[in-house]
Amino acid sequence: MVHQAQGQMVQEVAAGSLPAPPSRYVLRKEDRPTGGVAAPELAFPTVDLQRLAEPGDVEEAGKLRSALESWGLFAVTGHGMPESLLEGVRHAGMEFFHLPPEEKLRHANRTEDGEFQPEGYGIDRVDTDEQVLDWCDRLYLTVQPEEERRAQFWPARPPSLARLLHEYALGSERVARRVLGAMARALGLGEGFFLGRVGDKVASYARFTFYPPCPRPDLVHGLKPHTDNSVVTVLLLDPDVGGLQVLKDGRWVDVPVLGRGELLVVVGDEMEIMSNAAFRAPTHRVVARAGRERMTLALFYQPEPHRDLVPAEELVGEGRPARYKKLGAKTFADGFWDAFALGERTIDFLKVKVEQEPQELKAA
Ligand SMILES: O=C(O)CCC(=O)C(=O)O
Ligand SMILES: [Fe+2]
Repeated sequence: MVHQAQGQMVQEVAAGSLPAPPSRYVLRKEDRPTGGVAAPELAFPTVDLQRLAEPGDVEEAGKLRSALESWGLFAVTGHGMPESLLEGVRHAGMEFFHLPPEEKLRHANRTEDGEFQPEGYGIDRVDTDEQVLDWCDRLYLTVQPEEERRAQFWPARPPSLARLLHEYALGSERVARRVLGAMARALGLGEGFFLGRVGDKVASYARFTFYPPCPRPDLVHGLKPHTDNSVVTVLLLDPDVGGLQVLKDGRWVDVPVLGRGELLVVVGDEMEIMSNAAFRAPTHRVVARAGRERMTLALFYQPEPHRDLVPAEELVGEGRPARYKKLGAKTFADGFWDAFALGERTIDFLKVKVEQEPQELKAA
């Protein structure tokens, strides 16, 4: 049975102009967000994908390696998508969230019997009374394989949204593929190494997230701390309003508002497993904002569901034991939803880490 809180959109709560968020959204004192450190002083990494594609460009490859090692996410330029397309899909997404509730609920992430399922429009899954809810509404869609798109969840309004998302997804997939190629090269593996493990029929999911203005951003999470359920995620941020933070060396750091033509690439859990932790998925969260709404669009790339997730043999050896157990890509992807509702990492929730002997821990 669906939890009764599942039917309440944050946008409607926010429209009530309450002086403070209802208790369902209010975090325990120790979990409340504190101010992040501004990233510019730490030189936020940017990688030019066009330069990265040139095998001789050692400097750009070095930038990628250092971004992966010290941040786990980075801005990308040179991705070939026109700014007008990014602007267009962002605009269409925002228009969707501004439609009347009854229009959006045609694509609700609940069946007529009230059962929750992840695809469609609504809030994230609510399992218990204790779960503190995030200050955001979502629209979640299967994008690839194309034959698995479920038309009933794709908004009919604005009429341009479906076409723009399709077009944007084509460009975003090229970004993901180029990044996966470069990540393999960065480890001394062949360009096609991770792409081969993901398979030809990569799975991708789009998630539009809308953060309404919040009367007390200090009390809530826009989006709770998590790592992504992906090999890599391509994120189109809001060009005007920040809020994303990444946990870096134990501190929350603000991801800057990027240029209008830039995208953000985030390493996900599946890459952490496949690379045997050579690349780690960064923990990130979103801080809510007073007085400003914000919308982002994430595309999550996952391996074909029948594939195994396992540390690459090439990255396991003397002094570098396998850190993760083998499991099915579908089992892992499905486990994400259970873990996320509890605020846990899928890797921990599904007990994917190999217990290490004390001497191995010392060497690691
Ligand atoms: O909205 C953002 O800035 C981040 C969204 C995100 O991390 C996610 O959807 O996984
Ligand atoms: Fe994320």
